Amino acid sequence: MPVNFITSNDSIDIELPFKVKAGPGAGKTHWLVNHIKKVLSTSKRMGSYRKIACITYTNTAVDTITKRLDTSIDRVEISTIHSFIYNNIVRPYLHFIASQYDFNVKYLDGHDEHFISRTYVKEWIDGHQNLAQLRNPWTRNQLLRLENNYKALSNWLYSIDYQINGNDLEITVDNSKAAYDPDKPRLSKQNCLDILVPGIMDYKKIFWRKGRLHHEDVLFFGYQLIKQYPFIISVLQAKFPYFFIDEFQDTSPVQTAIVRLLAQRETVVGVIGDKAQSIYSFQGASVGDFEHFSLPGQQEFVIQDNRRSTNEITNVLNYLRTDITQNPLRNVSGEKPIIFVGAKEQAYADAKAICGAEVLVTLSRDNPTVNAMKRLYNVSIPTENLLDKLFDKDNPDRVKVIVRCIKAVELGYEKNFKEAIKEMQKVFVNITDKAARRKTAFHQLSKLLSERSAFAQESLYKFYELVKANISSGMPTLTKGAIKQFYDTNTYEQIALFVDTDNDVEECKTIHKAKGDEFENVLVTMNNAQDIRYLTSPNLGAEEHRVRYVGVSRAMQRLFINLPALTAAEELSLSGLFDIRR
Ligand SMILES: Nc1ncnc2c1ncn2[C@@H]1O[C@H](COP(=O)(O)OP(=O)(O)OP(=O)(O)O)[C@@H](O)[C@H]1O
Repeated sequence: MPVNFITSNDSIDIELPFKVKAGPGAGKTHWLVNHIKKVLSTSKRMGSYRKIACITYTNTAVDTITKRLDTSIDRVEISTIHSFIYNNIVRPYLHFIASQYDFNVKYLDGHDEHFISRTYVKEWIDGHQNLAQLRNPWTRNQLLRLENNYKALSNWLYSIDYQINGNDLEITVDNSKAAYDPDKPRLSKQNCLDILVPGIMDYKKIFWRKGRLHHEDVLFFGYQLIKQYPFIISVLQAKFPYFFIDEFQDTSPVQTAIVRLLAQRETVVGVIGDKAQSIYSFQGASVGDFEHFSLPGQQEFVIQDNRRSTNEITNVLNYLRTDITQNPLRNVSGEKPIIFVGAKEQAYADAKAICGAEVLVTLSRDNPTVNAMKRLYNVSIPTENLLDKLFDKDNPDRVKVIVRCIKAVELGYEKNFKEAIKEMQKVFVNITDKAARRKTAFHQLSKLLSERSAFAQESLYKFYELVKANISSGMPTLTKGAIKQFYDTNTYEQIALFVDTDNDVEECKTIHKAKGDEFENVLVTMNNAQDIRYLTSPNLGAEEHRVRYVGVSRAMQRLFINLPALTAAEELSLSGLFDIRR
């Protein structure tokens, strides 16, 4: 297919399907907004009531496009694919197929996260068609009552998903997830999982009978409805003569299948994306879907510019990527990007000093690192999730109190005192008088916060002793065994890294959350010595490399990268692009 090179100011024929490919900061979203405006002002097919559908991947992106479109929004339906399918297919038509799936549409009210409840799992096992085949060591009681089995079963049920197979959409479940610890497969395939699999749809029906729709169920029912009732497609085509999808590289095969069905006949479909920014494979996105997506008559365009970053930052992006060389259209010469070698807190302080009064945003791969940056811990990030380990090993009554106290202290440390007191009150539910409970929570939280610097880098056991002595004397005592060793060998802060406060701090984000956004000054954190490979051996065919590329490409003016260590040879190889500071 011939490729046409355009800039983000160019316009194209509005009646032909298109694919626009471009790197970060090329102006894809800018171009899309202009294209929508052009359709609105020149199309002869919009009439008085028809709308343009504009799909993007995250709610943040929906807000960005809504803001940029400004006054034209009543003629454009801007939404995520899930919202679009829910509002236009599932909500109006689910009653057509509700009885096939035992769905109680009377209680249908949006879509939600998948959560597992012991009551539902028990109801499912007790009504399972193969219940009688469950034998020792996987009997009903062994599955439900032995904690590790139950956890493995829950993790397995969490892995329920839908996959396209030919023209069908199948319900699937991942047997490798039937484990309470990722390294310890628990439930046996032959004697347990194979027996349970035929009842998977019945498990979903327990939710559906209560009108509960999981996010991925939206795609499942959307797909079933348009397959069984093709007139729905005609209705959508009549309503939406234009259907555009931004960030198409993050679209899953189920979504692509639905889009293909829509693209038949009168709806003009256009997709925009960047294969090097595909970072959602864990949610089913497949990078090949964007590369291979093709419709009859589709025109293909490439934007080779970068309108976001300085020349020096664009040079780094061009070094990391081989398929597109971006032209730095702003043509602004800035400071050479800096690699700070050493501790994260020091890198942050040094970068902050360079930025002066300007905002510095730190972008990290995972939540524990975001927590470390938010709270400026002086601690290295453990590679395994210590909180999961604690929940696995510890007495449930003790761990609940300890983790609530940690969360309350960290919320207070992040200066969100309202939520901190709320969290602390959960430890004192036995105080029935509300005012007294609040007062006690306030008093104990203040005490813990004032002592935080003394226990933060001490063992978790020290913190346990403090909580036991002052806050929860009834908590199970801890004296010996593997769990005591765990409390002795890990510090409070090492554990607290994994306790999320759900307290969004604009300046510290995960790279995934920052996608589509841009910031004047960016510090990308890289935790391990081997992370240097993202710079010395870039390979955007691998998702982890793409994640770092997305992080680096958010910077407009200044880019900083933190690495824990760097050899002399590595320093030499990077010194052309970066200023290296130790
Ligand atoms: N034609 C243009 N004129 C002026 N500014 C532009 C133009 N196109 C893009 N920009 C600006 O360049 C920056 C990057 O544009 P945009 O966010 O649309 O890029 P993108 O390709 O969607 O980026 P990414 O894929 O990295 O999210 C934005 O600040 C945008 O306002």
